Amino acid sequence: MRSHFRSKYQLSEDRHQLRSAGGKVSLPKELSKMIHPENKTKDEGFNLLSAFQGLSFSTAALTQSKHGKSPTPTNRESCRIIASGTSGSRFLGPGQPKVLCTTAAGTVVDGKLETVKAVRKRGVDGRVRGFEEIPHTGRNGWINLLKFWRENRFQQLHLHMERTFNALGPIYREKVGTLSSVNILLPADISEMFKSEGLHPRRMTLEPWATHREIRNHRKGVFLKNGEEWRSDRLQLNKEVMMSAAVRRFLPLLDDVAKDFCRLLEDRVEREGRGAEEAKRSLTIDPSPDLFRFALEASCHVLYGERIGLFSSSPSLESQKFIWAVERMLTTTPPLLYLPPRLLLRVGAPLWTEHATAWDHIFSHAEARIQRAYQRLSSSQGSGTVAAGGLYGGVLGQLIEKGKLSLDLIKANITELMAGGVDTTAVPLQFGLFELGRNPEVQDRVRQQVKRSWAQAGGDPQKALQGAPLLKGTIKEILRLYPVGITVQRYPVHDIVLQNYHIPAGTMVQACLYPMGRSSQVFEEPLNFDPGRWSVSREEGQRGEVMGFRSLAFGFGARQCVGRRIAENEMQLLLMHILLRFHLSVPSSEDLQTTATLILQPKTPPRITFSKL
Ligand code: HEM
Repeated sequence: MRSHFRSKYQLSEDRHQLRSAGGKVSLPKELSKMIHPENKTKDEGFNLLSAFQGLSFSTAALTQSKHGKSPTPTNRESCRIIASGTSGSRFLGPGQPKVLCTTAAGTVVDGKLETVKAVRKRGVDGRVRGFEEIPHTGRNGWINLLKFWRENRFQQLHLHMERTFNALGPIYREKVGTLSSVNILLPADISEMFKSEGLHPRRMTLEPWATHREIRNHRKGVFLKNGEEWRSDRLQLNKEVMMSAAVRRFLPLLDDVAKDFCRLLEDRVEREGRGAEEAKRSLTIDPSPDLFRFALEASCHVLYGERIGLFSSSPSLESQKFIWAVERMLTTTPPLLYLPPRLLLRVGAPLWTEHATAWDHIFSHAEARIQRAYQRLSSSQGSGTVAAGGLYGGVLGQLIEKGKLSLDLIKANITELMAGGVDTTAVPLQFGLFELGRNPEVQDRVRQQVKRSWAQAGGDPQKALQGAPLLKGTIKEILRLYPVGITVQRYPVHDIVLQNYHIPAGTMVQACLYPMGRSSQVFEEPLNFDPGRWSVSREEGQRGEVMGFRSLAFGFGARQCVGRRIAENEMQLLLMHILLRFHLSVPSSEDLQTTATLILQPKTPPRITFSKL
């Protein structure tokens, strides 16, 4: 069993780990080696080179504190007095008691800054600690799994991580069932993780998803593929969803759907709202069902080039079923991650059946849409939406026209884009409306900028977004506090050192975004909703905050979210049109309780008051 999982997760032999721990550790290779020449592009929307530019953070970030001075321990940094022979001694080993503070910039030992680079090379006490010495939450994965089930930790994983970092420090190991990981949260460590991701970066494979494809004989798309297979699909998808030219094509489509959403909401506020004057009415609702419909309508418009009529008076039951199916698929994924899916399949576990049925529904929905769009596109007239540069048949139309991917692979990838494109944007929009509603001053600031920019843009949505950087900051801020995925994982292709511990190649390392976003070691006043913290002037001037490797909700580098440009523009456009028409407030400004299915969601969707401006 041990050797099976060791080979599955590409872990080195324990013996080898122990032997190599004190010995030579290969440091990250040159950045240029990670970027294949073929991947280089001048595209400003998605440039692999610029995707990796964050890696040039090092010298400034490593030698300066946030305030430009060498850091001395303050109560904002995590400081531990570690005495040899105590349980904490595993951090420093034998010797005199030491004060160890970890900062994003480096490690402070006895009041002196040891830059991360120096510490990495020789360790705090002259040697790098072994993998086994990393603080952990218990060696027995099965006992941990039991605890997870009993205490319902799957749904509270983000809070469990936050608590564990507070207790164990900025790095810990965790084994739950068959799944082992090293968890980190400091940007300097996260950058190290990404630097060692190699040419074909790998995330944790979602085994239940992969098993579903295998037993149903479906092809896999980029989400589930690895190696050269992943890369060749991904390069084709990038051209249709990530590059600037693609964004220019689909942005007006997203804008249309966002405007329709607001028109409908306006009608509803007028019809059902309170207030004597029709023009000034307000309505308090849970907007989440409408936001899901918006996200599905927007996805279909961009992917298939056609509207599916979810804003009509009688939206189809089929679409509603698709939304439910995605929700079931996401909710049933986390508990299945820790058990071998094929075993569950063999014993006919209800959880597995529910999961597979949800996927079947997603596939049949996508299949029907793809067939329709394919027939439409291959009919002699051709059709689509008029966009910059001619008729646009959506991402599907572009892929079919280019002919670089087989129809099977196009289907596999479009289905993944459909499955990944609805909840991921609808849920942050719920959080966003709530935060803007409970922070009226922030809301006014963003609205003022949006109004100015909209007036100057002459109806061009792209120009309007470019002139309102606070909107982009708002999205970053929402995803900092409520990251859709609470972790991003990688398997380093060579041994690395994190927090002075040796991490063998092939270990699953997780950047824990939820605890990072709320850590005062990483962000000033982390619980404040402050879109301005991401503005360039604030980043580079004023507070001298180094923001590299802090905004990672879409992942990073060549394997970052392929739907990123769709998601960012879709969410910004909707918020822009809402802010132009409504004032937002909330009946209760209590913090939202959150729950982690595969994505982070509010336990109960927040109610929002929309008042016509
Ligand atoms: C706020 C919205 C979204 C967030 C925060 C988000 C987040 C992420 C993250 C963290 C990853 C992993 C990246 C990595 O490993 O570095 C990812 C991958 C992916 N996302 Fe998204 N996503 C969002 C929206 C979307 C949308 C709208 C789509 C589809 C239209 C989509 C499709 C995908 C796919 C297919 C992958 C796999 C890419 C690959 O492995 O090459 N996502 N997303």
